Amino acid sequence: MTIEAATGESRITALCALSQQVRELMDATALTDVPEDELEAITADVAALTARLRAVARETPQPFEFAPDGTLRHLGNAVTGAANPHALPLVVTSDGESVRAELSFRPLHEGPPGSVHGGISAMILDHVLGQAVVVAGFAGMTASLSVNYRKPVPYGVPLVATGAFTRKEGRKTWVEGRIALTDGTVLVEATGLFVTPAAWLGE
Ligand SMILES: CCCCC/C=C\C/C=C\C/C=C\C/C=C\CCCC(=O)SCCNC(=O)CCNC(=O)[C@H](O)C(C)(C)COP(=O)(O)OP(=O)(O)OC[C@H]1O[C@@H](n2cnc3c(N)ncnc32)[C@H](O)[C@@H]1OP(=O)(O)O
Repeated sequence: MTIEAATGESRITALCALSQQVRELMDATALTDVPEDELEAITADVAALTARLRAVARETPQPFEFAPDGTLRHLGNAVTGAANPHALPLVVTSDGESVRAELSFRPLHEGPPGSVHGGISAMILDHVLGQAVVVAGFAGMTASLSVNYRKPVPYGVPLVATGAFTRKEGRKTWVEGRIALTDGTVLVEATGLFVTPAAWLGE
């Protein structure tokens, strides 16, 4: 994987602003109760906007790159990418040992009525555990992810996701993590095995 330095920061800022507006469009779509003729008019407007965006398009989302401040970023990532409307986006921080992200799900993420889809929670934990692997000094692809759903995950409520290294054996790294309420009540727990592909090590 080649990681390049970013260029065109003001355009990136505009792209992130568009992505945030599209998130708000998706949220509004999931909750709207406007009448049918208004739905049809809005659909035509959105189709026109989609065509304008597709006028000049890339084949893959924004890449892994070095930001101007020297940090690595992946603006196209489905979980953390500020330029990907699918992303919350999750902001993951580290104290050098473990990782942590404050998050709040939205009605858009509903699975069972009134709570968050289990696959969405698993996606967040997959990413948080993956960053815990990186913070431990390794990198890998998720080989297996085991998720234990303790309590329904509410949306519209501040939550904390955490992840930490547990052990390492050859190219295999095990990590664990959870999503909890801010009072520490655990909602979802996960353990993950990440494997560094031999090719990444030049083997
Ligand atoms: C994507 C991360 C990029 C990292 C870049 C680095 C820095 C960037 C900085 C920040 C980014 C932040 C973090 C990243 C955040 C999130 C991560 C998200 C991760 C994903 O969302 S990623 C998508 C889903 N993921 C896949 O798409 C994987 C598809 N798959 C494969 O690509 C291969 O399948 C692979 C590579 C898993 C293994 O392939 P391989 O050829 O290396 O495996 P091999 O056979 O050599 O096995 C070696 C040893 O692992 C054991 N082993 C293998 N597979 C196992 C399994 N499934 N279960 C149990 N054990 C397993 C064997 O048993 C053997 O064990 P032993 O050595 O003891 O015999």
